[in-house]
Amino acid sequence: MTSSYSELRGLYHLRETIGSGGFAKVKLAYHALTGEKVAIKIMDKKSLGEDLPRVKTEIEAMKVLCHQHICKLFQVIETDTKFFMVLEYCPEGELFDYIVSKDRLEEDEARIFFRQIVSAVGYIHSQGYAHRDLKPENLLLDEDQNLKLIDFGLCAKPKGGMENHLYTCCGSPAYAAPELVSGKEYLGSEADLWSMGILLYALLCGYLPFDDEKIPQLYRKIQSGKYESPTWLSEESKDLIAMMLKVDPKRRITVQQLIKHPWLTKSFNIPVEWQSKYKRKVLDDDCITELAVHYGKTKKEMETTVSEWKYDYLTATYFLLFEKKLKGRPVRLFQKNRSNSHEDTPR
Ligand SMILES: Cn1cc(Br)cc1C(=O)Nc1[nH]nc2c1CN(C(=O)N[C@H](CN1CCCC1)c1ccccc1)C21CC1
Repeated sequence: MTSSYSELRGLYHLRETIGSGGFAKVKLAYHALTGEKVAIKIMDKKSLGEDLPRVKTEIEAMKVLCHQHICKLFQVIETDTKFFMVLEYCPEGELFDYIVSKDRLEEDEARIFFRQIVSAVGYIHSQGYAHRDLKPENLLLDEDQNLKLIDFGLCAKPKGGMENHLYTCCGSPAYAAPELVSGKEYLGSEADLWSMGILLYALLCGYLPFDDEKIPQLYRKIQSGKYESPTWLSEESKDLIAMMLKVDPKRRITVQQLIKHPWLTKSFNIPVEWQSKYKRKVLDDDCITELAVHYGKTKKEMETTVSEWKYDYLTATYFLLFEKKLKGRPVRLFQKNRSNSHEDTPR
């Protein structure tokens, strides 16, 4: 029985639940005006309890972070009992399941994915954030097999910039940096680099470098920094992993050095770019025109309203119309009172 949320009626057509975690569930839905698929993350405030601030952290971070390898936030709806986050739908699921299905990835495929991860993390750090929960379960595949980073509930924006230390021990143990599991103060960027080293190892090997069902033993292995390198790893990949899994965070490779490492540039011959391909300052003229016609406003009025980026239904409609354009679909909204089974007749 699909529970009907009155806040979404007429705006989104809800479909099945595609994910459920502790205090949240994710449902597939269709955005009514564009017909585009979205994923709506629904969180109940009561069951969130003391985790409520994490949701606010995630919402604020995802409003700022706009990048081709970060799952896009389209709209936020808050009621007195619930949060709804309308997010980009990734139809191919988690990278975790993809690795498991292939046992482990060949270097060429791992390189394509890892360059996208480095691009997303380099961008996040450039915006003053650290993700702090990087793992294959938090990387989704879109319909073009591109990666999208999700779950910013544990991310941090250190006050006064990325040079300031963090203290909260968080994230998934197997991906957590030694300084983090030792309870020392740490830099978010250095901890993210370690997690990316674990991620690269998981991509190339299909299992984790440090693993133990007992947490204290797992922590000791992480702090020792000793792990096996299977025979199939190339010298360059072993070298890169070793530079990312340095126990001493000051000796660990930085993201600036990482984007130029030979293993990453091999066959691409260009460093990883982490600049965002989205320009929020520049509004797309076709989308603004279609919105202005639909809402009976002038283009100028429409540009002014869209530029407020309120993450309301208009923000979602603009972003989704733009996504339609990027996918080569008609930049058209469904008319309110006409059946849309056929393509819209040109006005
Ligand atoms: C699993 N799956 C299989 C197919 Br096919 C599509 C999907 C799928 O989930 N697609 C998808 N698109 N967009 C999203 C998702 C899942 N998803 C998620 O945000 N998924 C996360 C998954 N986390 C990873 C570790 C713990 C939970 C989630 C968070 C809270 C509750 C449930 C799920 C979003 C909204 C961003």
